[in-house]
Amino acid sequence: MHDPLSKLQQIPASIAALADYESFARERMSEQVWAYMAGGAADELTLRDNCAAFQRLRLRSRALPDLTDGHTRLELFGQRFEQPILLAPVAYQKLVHPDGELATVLAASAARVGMVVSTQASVALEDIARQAQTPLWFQLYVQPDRAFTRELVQRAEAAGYQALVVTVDAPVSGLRNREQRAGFALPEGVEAVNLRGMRSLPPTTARIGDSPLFGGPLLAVAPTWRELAWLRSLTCLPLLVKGVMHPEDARRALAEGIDGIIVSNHGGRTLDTQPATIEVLEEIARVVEGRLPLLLDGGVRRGTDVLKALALGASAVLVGRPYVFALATAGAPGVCHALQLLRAELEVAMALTGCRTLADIGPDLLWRPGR
Ligand SMILES: Cc1cc2nc3c(=O)[nH]c(=O)nc-3n(C[C@H](O)[C@H](O)[C@H](O)COP(=O)(O)O)c2cc1C
Ligand SMILES: CC(C)CC(=O)C(=O)O
Repeated sequence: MHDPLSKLQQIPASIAALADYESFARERMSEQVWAYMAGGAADELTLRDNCAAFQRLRLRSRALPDLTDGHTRLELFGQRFEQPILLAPVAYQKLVHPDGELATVLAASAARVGMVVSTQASVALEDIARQAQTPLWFQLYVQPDRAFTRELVQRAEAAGYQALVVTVDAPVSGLRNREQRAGFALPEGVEAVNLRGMRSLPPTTARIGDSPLFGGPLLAVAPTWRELAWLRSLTCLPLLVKGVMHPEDARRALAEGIDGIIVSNHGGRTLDTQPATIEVLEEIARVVEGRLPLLLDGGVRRGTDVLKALALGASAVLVGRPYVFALATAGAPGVCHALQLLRAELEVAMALTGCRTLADIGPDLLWRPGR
């Protein structure tokens, strides 16, 4: 029988690296969806910098290392991972594949990679959890309706999610000029199903001459550190903050009893002209001093990028767009393949820099001119 998904599920033979998925994905998406998935905020300087900054860093190889019994295993919050790579939360995956997040979790399970599920997933968080055979973390956008937010946390706990990742870098949406120009809007059939039934915010009734943001209803309900303390009291799950770019925010997270920090600029989708995440990592790692897991996302495209992030103080990294492009191109097998590519690249990079395990990775791997 003809399988309508068979075309989607074939991995093109020419794909040798994550970036190769991009052009195939683009062919399979409308201009609008491409603008949403691939785009960033404003002039997309940060979007581009996230990748460019990794490319600027140089590694130093080591000769004749003994790599017997090497591996890439690690433990985070008592959970075991085969590799220091997780899937970042990405909303609305049904935009690129009919099974959306269900295909992704299948791939994450096959590749034994942790997955962070977005509040704004297009599949119910419980349905994703039922398919999972890998650690799942739930990404939380604190909603204006706090009672609904509490229920979301309770639903995630009940469904077996093993950590709560609170996104702290988007109290207001970034300026998505590329999306605006393309006229992106969610098509029928794709929605934030986890938010069904929530009371919605009263629409802004700004008149010409009024302040577009300040004094309006949106900021009055935007989350602050107070909500973090509230969430801390609400759940026993490990609590991570995602979107830290300033060392003072890392200090505050430590003081608030947060369990993990994700250095992220939201893949360049919130405030444009921020530095690349890899450029601020070292400064934040100096504040954290290894007291809690420090993760990073933004621009990770190669195993050497994973290695560089770990060398500068990350415990693990997350990838966003690359797996969405693989999902669009070849469904669950594509995502699994992309994860295998990244892991293989990491292992090669570790071997060539003389690292038997993740514990061997340190700042000495990086070549710095003049040192
Ligand atoms: C299409 C898209 C949707 C995203 N949705 C979310 C989301 O729902 N919640 C969130 O915290 N981050 C979201 N992000 C940000 C990612 O979690 C991550 O920070 C970013 O994609 C990492 O950069 P990379 O795409 O260069 O790997 C989204 C990113 C993209 C590209
Ligand atoms: C629905 C959006 C708020 C999801 C998101 O974080 C993004 O598109 O970057």
